[in-house]
Amino acid sequence: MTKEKWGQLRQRLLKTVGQNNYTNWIEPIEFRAADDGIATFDVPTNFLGNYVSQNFAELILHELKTEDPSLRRLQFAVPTPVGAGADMPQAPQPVQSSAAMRAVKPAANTALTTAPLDKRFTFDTFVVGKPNELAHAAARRVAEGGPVTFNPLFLYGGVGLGKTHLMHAIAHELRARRPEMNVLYLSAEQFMYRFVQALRDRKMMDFKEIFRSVDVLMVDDVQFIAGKDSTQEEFFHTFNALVDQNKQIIISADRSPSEIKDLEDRVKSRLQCGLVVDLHPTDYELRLGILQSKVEQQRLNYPDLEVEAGVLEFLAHRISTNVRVLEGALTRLFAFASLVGREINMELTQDCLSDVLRASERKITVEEIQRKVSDHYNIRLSDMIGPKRLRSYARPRQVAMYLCKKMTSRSLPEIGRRFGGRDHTTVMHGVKRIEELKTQDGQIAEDLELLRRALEE
Ligand SMILES: Nc1ncnc2c1ncn2[C@@H]1O[C@H](COP(=O)(O)OP(=O)(O)OP(=O)(O)O)[C@@H](O)[C@H]1O
Repeated sequence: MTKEKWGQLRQRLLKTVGQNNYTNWIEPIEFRAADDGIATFDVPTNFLGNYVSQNFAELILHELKTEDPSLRRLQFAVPTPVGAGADMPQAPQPVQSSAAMRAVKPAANTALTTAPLDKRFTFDTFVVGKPNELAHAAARRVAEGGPVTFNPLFLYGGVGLGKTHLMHAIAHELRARRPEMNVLYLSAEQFMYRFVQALRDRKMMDFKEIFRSVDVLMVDDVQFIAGKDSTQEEFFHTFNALVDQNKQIIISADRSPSEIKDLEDRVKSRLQCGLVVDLHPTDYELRLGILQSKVEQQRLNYPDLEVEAGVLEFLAHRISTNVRVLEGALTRLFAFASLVGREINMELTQDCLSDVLRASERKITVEEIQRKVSDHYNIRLSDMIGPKRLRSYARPRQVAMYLCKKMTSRSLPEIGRRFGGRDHTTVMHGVKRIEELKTQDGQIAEDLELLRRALEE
């Protein structure tokens, strides 16, 4: 094994683990040497080393074995400064110059290291449209680092809609504007991991002190701690201590606080007491704007490639699932076009992206329908799914059941289960009722049409 070989192998890992994991965890580690069946990697912090070892070691070993089958195990070590210890097998490797690495503070301060930030995720590269304008404005406001006005800022939305991008953008901006501020960004999973590590190492006092000493705490994907009682408890205390000191907290999740199951009520209510903003699913215009901006970025790598008129519009129309898929499709298109030496036109797009286009054929989910219908009738999702029989909840519920039956391939019992465990006969009755009303009640017919169009967008 050589460093060059590792450089090639990790490109293969990029495909397996995805860009985010790659940037956060694989890129910062550096192959040092292989000896006696053990491959050693330099890592910037113990935390990162432990994380990679627990989550990616098998995958990495698998790739390394294709090059050197005698390898049996991996080890991760934080390099000591030159001359600092006789037991290190080699002098330390120079620290990589990627932005992800620069984001990591020195190993001595392990406990306070922030998770690596993606240098591409800035406000400049974030395209704003109607679905995300409020979230963007709120993120901008907290990124100014001025007096805390809403605490916490809670950003939520479906997969790949830009939550992490906005969180990183806030952290980048705060670093630039207020370098004296102690900004800690990490995922809820990392919070739990550090908490468990502190318990194991009997360093709870250090843990508490560190988390209480930050100026801005940013926790991504907080839904992860649902159902994890001790982590929630600790998170709750950390949260309260920071709010009491008037320190800014920014949280993201894939759903609103009230919709996160197995989250204690006191945590839920704490999370709701600041500003809760929703990143809505993208609309056509936003997708087109994002594609145009990403094409500009691709041009840096492929200055000679042109995109024929109509291709971006086609992609924005056809790939409406999430921005990550859209971005991946574009990257692939550019790489493919440059490899085969063709221009990016409709024909090449169809050839190169046939699988993505097939997979993106609009699959509407029960959750999407429930969310759209509850928004439309201005009721809470939990009331629509819950047991209340009031007409103001029951009618939207029936509308949603009807749409689920017509627009998804779910069976009646499955739909019943998603509506608070109702029986399939209840769903059948609801669907029938709406079918009748559709012909008698103009308002219902109009609502159905509006909702159908919004869902198909
Ligand atoms: N408005 C936008 N402008 C530019 N890029 C965007 C926008 N929204 C999302 N993206 C891009 O889409 C990709 C996915 O975004 P991100 O990782 O922030 O999603 P997420 O909401 O955190 O998703 P997940 O729930 O999977 O963690 C990123 O590469 C991000 O840069």
